[in-house]
Amino acid sequence: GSHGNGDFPESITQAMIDADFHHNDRILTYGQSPEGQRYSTLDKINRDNVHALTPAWAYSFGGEQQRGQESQTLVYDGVIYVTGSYSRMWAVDARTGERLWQYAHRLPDGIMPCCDVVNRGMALYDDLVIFGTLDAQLVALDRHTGRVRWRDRIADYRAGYSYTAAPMIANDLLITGNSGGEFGAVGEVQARDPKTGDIVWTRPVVEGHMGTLPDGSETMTGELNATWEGEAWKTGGGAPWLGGTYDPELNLIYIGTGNPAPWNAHARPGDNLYTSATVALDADTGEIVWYYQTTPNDHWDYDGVNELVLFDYEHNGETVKAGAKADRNGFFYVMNRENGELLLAEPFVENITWASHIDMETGRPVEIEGGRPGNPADMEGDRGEAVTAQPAFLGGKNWSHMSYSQRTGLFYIPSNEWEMEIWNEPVDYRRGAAYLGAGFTIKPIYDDKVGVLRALDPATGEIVWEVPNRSPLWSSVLTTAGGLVFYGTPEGHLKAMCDETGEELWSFQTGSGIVGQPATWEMDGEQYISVVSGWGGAVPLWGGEVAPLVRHISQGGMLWTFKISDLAAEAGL
Ligand SMILES: O=C(O)c1cc(C(=O)O)c2c(n1)C(=O)C(=O)c1cc(C(=O)O)[nH]c1-2
Ligand SMILES: [Ca+2]
Repeated sequence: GSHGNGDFPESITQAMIDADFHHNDRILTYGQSPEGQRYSTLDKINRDNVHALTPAWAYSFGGEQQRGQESQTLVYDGVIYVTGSYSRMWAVDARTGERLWQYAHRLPDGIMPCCDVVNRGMALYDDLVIFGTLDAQLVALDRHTGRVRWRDRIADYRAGYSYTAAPMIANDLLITGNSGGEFGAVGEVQARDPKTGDIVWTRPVVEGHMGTLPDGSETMTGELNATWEGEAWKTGGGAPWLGGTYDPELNLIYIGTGNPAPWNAHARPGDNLYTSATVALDADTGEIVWYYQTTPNDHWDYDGVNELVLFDYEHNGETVKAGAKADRNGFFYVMNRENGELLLAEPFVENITWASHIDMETGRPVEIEGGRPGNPADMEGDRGEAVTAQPAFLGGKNWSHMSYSQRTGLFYIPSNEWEMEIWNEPVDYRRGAAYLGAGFTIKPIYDDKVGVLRALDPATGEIVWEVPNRSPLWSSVLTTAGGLVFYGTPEGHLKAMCDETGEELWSFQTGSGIVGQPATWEMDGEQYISVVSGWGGAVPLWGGEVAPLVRHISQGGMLWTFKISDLAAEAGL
């Protein structure tokens, strides 16, 4: 049956995906547009009436499996699509909250996700809804019935590969990365025909590996042993585990690449391209058009997967097609998205111990002496000299996405202030085993805060306002033309703040920690906000001395949907 009002064509096209930002009655893309701004022009919910925001309904994922719920909803034709922990997906009636269908992937024993059994979302294309699973498979379902239409393997989970990201549709291709950087998995971007799952091109993002072009021929990524010594590139990490953004006009796909493996950088001298970087890929061929490496020879698991948010940037009197990235390493970068030229690099956290600044001429970080953990080979016993480093390896910002408001011109960053003790140990690669060569403990710096929501001006890098949070922020941010900034907290609150001042205007307790992603759309003349609640992700597993701060938080698995209450609407508020 149809849930729409007749305005919705049957199949979803690339043109509709590219224009997602301009249609408020749907959410077809992860990030609310291919540019990933997480900004909506909707203003029916605004600073004047947000106090009357009320649950319209809530849907429980149910089952015995809970853990981290990191998904962003998609909405089309009166149906909400959402994924959950343990590789599950649901279609829910957007008006009533009733389930239309569900899909639970049968996971083998022995999957190896590093950082909880999470999933961040799906892609819509044609009459399909497509997502990736923790055993590194892709599943395409008929979006009307939930029946499997095709399935394919991204990589072998027994070698430590997994998949947690939302796939992306670009250039009529299904674009995926992979996870597994903590296991020596090799990062690769793959492009498929979304209707069949057939591979069109592949592009490993670690130098020395071979990728395939659409005509079936192969080319090498980079130049063998240019920035890696010996054989380390073979198990070199660089997993693009967060997906990307897309500029349809330039036909470029932007993807962040993860940490090099192992964490112990003494085992892999050189810059280790293209790990801990942003790469721009030609969407026709997958070839790397440009790259910008934020952390050369990454020694701190700063990873580099953070999203490049595409926006128009006023620079030296010109409007530049730019992209911005708040990297786990603590720096906020603005770059020209046509060629990767660096335009701004400023810290967005309070204290960075590994680099003093970014050299604007070379684009390279200027490292602080003594910032790297010592070499175990220099010590008796197994342990190299430890260093205390800021940010901690979970980052100045982890995967949860920032938002760019076209209304204020500011970025809103879910950041964290924490430090770590980190040291290196000798390490050998073993297929399917953790490949770190490092020991570490994350520690809080302040008694009263780890998380800080920050509004940052990309013209100067200045922080315009900030709001602290007791525990680490792990939810994405959404901004709207209603002058609002939405984000969630591990303490369970979905909050709406004033985008100019950071004043809290509304808050709702969802019953479990929020590590999900608020999203908004319009239906039957009303604006809706949805978010999943369900505590988990990397913090409880890897948080060291910060984990006790969040130990009391209840697990969950609930899709909440809000609108302005009927009473308030009737009263004309
Ligand atoms: O290198 C990788 O392959 C990889 C994958 C993932 C993942 O897929 O979730 C995370 C990380 N690294 C990681 O370093 C990290 O901090 C992290 C946090 C989370 C999460 O969902 O909370 N995932 C991941
Ligand atoms: Ca990692």
